[in-house]
Amino acid sequence: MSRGVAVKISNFVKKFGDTVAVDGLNLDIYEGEIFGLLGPNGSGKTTTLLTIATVYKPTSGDIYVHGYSVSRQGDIVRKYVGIAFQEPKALWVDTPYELLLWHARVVGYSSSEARAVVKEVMEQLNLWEHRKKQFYQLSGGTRKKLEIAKVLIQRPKVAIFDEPTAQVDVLTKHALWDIIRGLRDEGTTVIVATNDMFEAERICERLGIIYKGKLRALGTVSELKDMVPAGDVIEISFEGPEENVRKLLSELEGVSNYTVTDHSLRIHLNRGEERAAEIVELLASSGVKVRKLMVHEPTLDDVFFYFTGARLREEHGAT
Ligand SMILES: Nc1ncnc2c1ncn2[C@@H]1O[C@H](COP(=O)(O)OP(=O)(O)OP(=O)(O)O)[C@@H](O)[C@H]1O
Repeated sequence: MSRGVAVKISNFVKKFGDTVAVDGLNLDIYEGEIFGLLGPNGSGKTTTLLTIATVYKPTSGDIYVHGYSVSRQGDIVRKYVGIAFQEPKALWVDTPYELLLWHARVVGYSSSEARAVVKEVMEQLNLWEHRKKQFYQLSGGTRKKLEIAKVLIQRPKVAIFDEPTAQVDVLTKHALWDIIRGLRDEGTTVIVATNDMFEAERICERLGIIYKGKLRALGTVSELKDMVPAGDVIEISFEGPEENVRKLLSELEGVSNYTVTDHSLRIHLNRGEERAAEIVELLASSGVKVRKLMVHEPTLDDVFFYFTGARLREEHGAT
């Protein structure tokens, strides 16, 4: 079944003076998926998201949200898009309740509806107890939740989250991921920017790997992992003659590299989990008994390294 395109990014370039933040991005994001933009600091994620949300205009190229151009039809695009910013902003004296009430009115609720939806969302995010505090008294994680609350109040067709769980504790991370999945289950298209490979792996159905303003790879997590040649590693401890193991592996198809030392075997190949049983059987038939076996698939950091030559974990000129 073909899915509709919710956001079409077409030859999108964004420059800030001499800095090319995004350099010719082409990408379709489908209706009702959770799409992740994965890249380190400074790779162009926020610039892309802010342009989808009409905060910036493209330098060239365009982005279409449900067919409407961000360059020429910003007023319509804004009806479709809601964004949880990376850096929550408010006046220091604002209280979370006032902030969200104001937001609810801006996105079209009557004042009584606004009070009801704000209370409901604040309770859902465990923010109700903080409702009377002032913004400067809130922790980083609570401020992030306020940004997410804005999106939950708005219920846009396209929901954008810029590093939604940075600065958030592990329990809250899981709760926020559930909330993001819940939005998707209701039919919302979700776009998440992250440099956290665990987050990308846990919630994103498809990922675009972005680095230095360019899209380097696109696919589901398992498709991306499969693109890394011989990315899996099988480690085996065994009993039996090492020369039999060497002979067998030298004849085995699809093995790019292996080492045998001290009755331990390490094999680099693709689809390690699928091939492990076959290898154990072959070893048994040549008189080698497997005592322990482990299969590691590549991490998203390995995938990122394969496509960019850089590691996700390193800083790359933070903004
Ligand atoms: N308003 C701006 N003015 C000038 N340069 C900018 C501006 N916004 C972003 N840049 C530059 O554009 C590039 C991409 O930045 P962007 O914030 O989009 O990356 P990012 O992947 O979201 O990283 P981060 O996670 O640090 O926000 C960086 O080199 C950054 O310094």
